[in-house]
Amino acid sequence: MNNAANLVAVIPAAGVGSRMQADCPKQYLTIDAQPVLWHSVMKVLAHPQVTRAVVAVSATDPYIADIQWPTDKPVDLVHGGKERADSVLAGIRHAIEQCNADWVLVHDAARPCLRAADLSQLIATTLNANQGGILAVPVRDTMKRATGSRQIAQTVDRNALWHAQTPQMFPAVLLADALTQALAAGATVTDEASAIEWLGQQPLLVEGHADNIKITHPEDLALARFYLTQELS
Ligand SMILES: Nc1ccn([C@@H]2O[C@H](COP(=O)(O)OP(=O)(O)OP(=O)(O)O)[C@@H](O)[C@H]2O)c(=O)n1
Ligand SMILES: C[C@](O)(CO)[C@H](O)COP(=O)(O)O
Repeated sequence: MNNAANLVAVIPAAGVGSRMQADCPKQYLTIDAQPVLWHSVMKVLAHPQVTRAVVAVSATDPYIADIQWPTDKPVDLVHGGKERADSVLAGIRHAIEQCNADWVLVHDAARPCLRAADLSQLIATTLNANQGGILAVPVRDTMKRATGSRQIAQTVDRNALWHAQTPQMFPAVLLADALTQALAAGATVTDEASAIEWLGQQPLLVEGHADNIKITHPEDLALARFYLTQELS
């Protein structure tokens, strides 16, 4: 049991949100008069075992300074990088070197609908197992692999397929080393677990809920607003 672990949240928030087609990066679009980023940060800081947050923002971000954080927990800022993985690694290095983090909980700024119960389940499961893991949901649709001309090449067995979400939680130094090595090797790293898998390890899957959406396309904002009004626990 690692309940004394120093667990630090790392929030990648340095993206431009190109798929959202909005007039500002999607993490700064507002829900209930607060930025999407604000909701995501406050959701993870609400857990008593999360000691602080490290938010990775663009070096030219003109918005972050205006955000007020209604918490006694520190919210540190670092500069993100070209890709999401670069931003995450910058945050983890700060969490280790400046915050003495033992574990890091990486959560997309674009996922404001995280349920408190799912966050608690992820933290408890990974600390009890002393093994990293991710929130995920099983695939519910029939899955198709496409040809280059958008025709169906084949149906893919969905029985073992899951949608990876965030938070993704790992020992801090392990994840920093995995990301550093995987990126240096030119591996494709679209989430933290894929860097750990690159090392040959098999992170835990902790079942969450499909409403923990990543705001990505224009239609996602209205859905996120709806979910947040439901006050899902
Ligand atoms: N260089 C980057 C790219 C993305 N992110 C963050 O990673 C999360 C998930 O990435 P994604 O949904 O792809 O965000 P964007 O890259 O901004 O979106 P797009 O691909 O549509 O531009 C977001 O909170 C985003 O701000 C980041 O911190 N640094
Ligand atoms: C980390 C993630 O949210 C897990 O599904 C996803 O990989 C992020 O992908 P993106 O293209 O950077 O949004």
